[in-house]
Amino acid sequence: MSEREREAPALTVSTVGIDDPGDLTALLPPERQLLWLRRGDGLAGFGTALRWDFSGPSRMTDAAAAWRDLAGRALVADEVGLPGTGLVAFGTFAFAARSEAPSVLIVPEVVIGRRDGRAWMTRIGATDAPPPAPGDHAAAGAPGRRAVPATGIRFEPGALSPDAYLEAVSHGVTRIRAGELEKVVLARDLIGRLPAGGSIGGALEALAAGYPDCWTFAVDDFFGSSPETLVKVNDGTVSARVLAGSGARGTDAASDLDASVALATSAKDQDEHEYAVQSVLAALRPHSPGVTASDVPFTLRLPNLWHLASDVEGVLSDDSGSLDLAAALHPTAAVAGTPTANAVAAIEQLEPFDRGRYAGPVGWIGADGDGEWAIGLRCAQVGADGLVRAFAGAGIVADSVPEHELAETTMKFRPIVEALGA
Ligand SMILES: C=C(O[C@@H]1C=C(C(=O)O)C=C[C@H]1O)C(=O)O
Repeated sequence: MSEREREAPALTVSTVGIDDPGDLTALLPPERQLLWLRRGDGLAGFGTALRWDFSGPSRMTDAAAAWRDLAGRALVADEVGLPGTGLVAFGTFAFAARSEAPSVLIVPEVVIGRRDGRAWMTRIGATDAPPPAPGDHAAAGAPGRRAVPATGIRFEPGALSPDAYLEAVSHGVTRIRAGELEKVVLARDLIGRLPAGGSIGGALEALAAGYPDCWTFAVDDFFGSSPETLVKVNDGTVSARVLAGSGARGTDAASDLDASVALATSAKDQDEHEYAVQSVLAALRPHSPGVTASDVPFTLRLPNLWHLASDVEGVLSDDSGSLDLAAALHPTAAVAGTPTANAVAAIEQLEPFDRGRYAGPVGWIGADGDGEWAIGLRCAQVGADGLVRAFAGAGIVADSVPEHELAETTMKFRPIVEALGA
């Protein structure tokens, strides 16, 4: 047993049904928000019953093992029995093994959840500590050091300026044409600053309202609205939504339709997409031999972009949990490239910054290992000093045009820039 497991208390957990709590984002405390939300359903967490930090190449498998142990010792009374009821942890994991950003699992003291018209409250505590009283959830986050709504924030280039990004993409294309790799996803960063006492609460509400089909998330001050499901495990089944290939929205109905048709028929985007789908299928096959993706990708319409998308589904043949599968899948070709090792090495050389949790798994896990994990995209990290760093990238292949890729990153920054800038 590791030191961490020896130290972990046995948790008592109780879930009861409650009346519909309304908009989950409106319940969140002004800081340390824990949120996982799509189309109004999801989980909001309050307070911290337990927080574990992980790092290095085994950060996800370490977390999966520690979680199994903790969940196995928890005393759970769950009257509702839906995905997300009972014991849950929120998690966010760094993209790179060498990242300085901590990867974390956080078990809240209180969870308010809603799914398919049913709502619940879960209370979680150490067996030797009194459980938080019902109704405490709104105050369970540390009270309001960050109560000022963060609005009007202006972003400026971070470690990689737009010009430097163009150059990095050109280098990427040169390497691909030289046969070093087939695809590399290159990102750039923007930085802004929260006002003193600034809270991202309003930005979370704006993201959830503006991007209802995306996973709006917040874990350990890493937040955003991701359209891409890395992996979902529910009752012996596994699913994922792979995105790769992007295009601008049109300015009217006709040009918007043209844009979607152009994306759906673009050989460059089809190739890029196929790399990403194949990498997901290959990673899942050992755990789900019959896993399949639809034959033809569909176009997914978001307010800021069109994406080529494929849904992947399978039945699990082993007892892998969602975090085990996130570990097996990460990093996919959608956010690293192909072949993976060459792409990760190229990213280290061409991006002069630590991605932190950007492009890493973010989501939640339940006691039985079921859970939902998105890829941390369209996102930003708030630092202790109030510095906000947003990230966006694009998949580079042999015939990528640097200016187009730069424009694509600008569109991918829109959710964050607009949510904090309004
Ligand atoms: C890398 C990002 O997005 C990824 C890259 C895409 C692309 O290159 O077309 C599309 C969706 C995501 O898989 C990002 O949003 O930062």
